[in-house]
Amino acid sequence: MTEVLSFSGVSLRRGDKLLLESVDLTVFDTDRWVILGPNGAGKTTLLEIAAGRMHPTAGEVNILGERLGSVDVFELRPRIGLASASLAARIPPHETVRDAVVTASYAVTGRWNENYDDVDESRAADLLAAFGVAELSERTYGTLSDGEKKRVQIARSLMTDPELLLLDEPAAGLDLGGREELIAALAEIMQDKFAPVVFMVTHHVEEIPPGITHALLLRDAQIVAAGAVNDVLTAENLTATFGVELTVSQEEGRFTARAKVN
Ligand SMILES: Nc1ncnc2c1ncn2[C@@H]1O[C@H](COP(=O)(O)OP(=O)(O)OP(=O)(O)O)[C@@H](O)[C@H]1O
Repeated sequence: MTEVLSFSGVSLRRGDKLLLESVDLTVFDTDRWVILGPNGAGKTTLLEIAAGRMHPTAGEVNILGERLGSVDVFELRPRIGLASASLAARIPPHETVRDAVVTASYAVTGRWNENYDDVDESRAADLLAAFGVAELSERTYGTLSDGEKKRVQIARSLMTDPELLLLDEPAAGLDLGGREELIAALAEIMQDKFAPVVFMVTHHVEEIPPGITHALLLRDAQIVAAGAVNDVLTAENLTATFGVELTVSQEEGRFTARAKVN
């Protein structure tokens, strides 16, 4: 097993507010993680640090064997696939879907004068096909539905064949059919032994794809529990994380949680 990501005593402060507090975490190359927690818990902050896009105010972060703070993040970024709302917001609405994906080769949003090889163009086409949106290649990104945009964002995040794949709420805004198709696509990625290490944020246990091996629960900037998914996703831990008494069940690798009825 090789260490892919490690956080040691990581805190991030903005003014008086602690966005993350003393987070310790080690992720190995065989792991697929899900991060759950209520609104404002610090999930996106954790992901942005893992992407090398935010720096902690205390502690040490190692990403793909490089120490954050002493590595050139522009060299690191192509090794990391990221799909998040903040990155999606930077894709120009007039950009074609094909260009929205292929520009990930240079870790840019908005095609300018870069030269892309045929191999880049064909990888972008293959990824769009894999996520069922090949027929949208020539459409402008701004004209897509939320679900179509999500698929394009995930195709983009895989463009550089990353070693680490970070997904922030990939199923948010999708209808039930779209959510289930996305979960199936993610489950397929995770079962591939050449797949990148996945680190995904979600609000709902129902959105956890089969194949996730580890879970991290975050509340008020701190870890409530982290470790093997079946040990962490218990009614007790989820209740402590969300502040509502919950029951949890699991069937065929999928989780369901709901409020406990007394
Ligand atoms: N620059 C900032 N200054 C002060 N507070 C901030 C700043 N940026 C984020 N926060 C706060 O830090 C907390 C953690 O934010 P973060 O986006 O990481 O949470 P999250 O768990 O992803 O939430 P959500 O589920 O709502 O997306 C939130 O309360 C947010 O308002």
